[in-house]
Amino acid sequence: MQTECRLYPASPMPPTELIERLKGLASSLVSDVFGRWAGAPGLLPVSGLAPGQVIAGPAFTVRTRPGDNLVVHKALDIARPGEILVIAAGGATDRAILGGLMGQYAQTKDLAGIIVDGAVRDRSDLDRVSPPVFAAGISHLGPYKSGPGELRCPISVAGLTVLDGDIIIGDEDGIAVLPRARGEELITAAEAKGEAEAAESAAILAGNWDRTWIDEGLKIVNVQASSSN
Ligand SMILES: O=C([O-])CC(=O)C(=O)O
Ligand SMILES: [Mg+2]
Repeated sequence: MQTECRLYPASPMPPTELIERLKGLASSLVSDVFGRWAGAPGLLPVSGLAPGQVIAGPAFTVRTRPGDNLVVHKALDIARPGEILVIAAGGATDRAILGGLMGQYAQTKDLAGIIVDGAVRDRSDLDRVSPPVFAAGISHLGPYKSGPGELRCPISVAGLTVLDGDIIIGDEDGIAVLPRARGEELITAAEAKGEAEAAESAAILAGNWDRTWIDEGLKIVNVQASSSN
């Protein structure tokens, strides 16, 4: 029996230059310049991310029935090199959505990463043969393959709306998402924030990091030691 897989049009790929600039940044810088509000908390790297590695690319959005991966297989077949599969699986962590074989296939498709609001399995295999994977959990229980689902549709992962083609950055701190129409603006702002943080780091080394703003924001109340006990 066939189930429905709604397929929406693919978004244009962003300029390679923009993605390369993003790889020089960090998810924290991007979310800082986007109101500290750009992330999907709880989706953390579970495999394949080297220390200090940053992944970036446009989202290929997938919505699947929790615990089922039929439409995820379809997404792998039609994904374009450089895309990041972002899979809304209802946040259910009792059953894996993908594992080592699908991760290996994703690598042959040159995907930049895989993000699952759900669980994955075969962690060692994913570590060896897959693009970096971010997930909400791990489970050895395997997925059903019945559908239904949607591809390249608006999705919600860990409470965050993601549209197909939105620009993703992922690193050891998790993921942040930039609306595709604001990529250039937000990346430029994040680069400036990165330079400001580098200057602060140099000031820490030089012993002259500005601390004045702390006491400007605090009224210190000195508490006397109690004599009652
Ligand atoms: O069985 C599945 O569909 C998921 C899996 O373990 C793999 O991709 O290796
Ligand atoms: Mg497996």
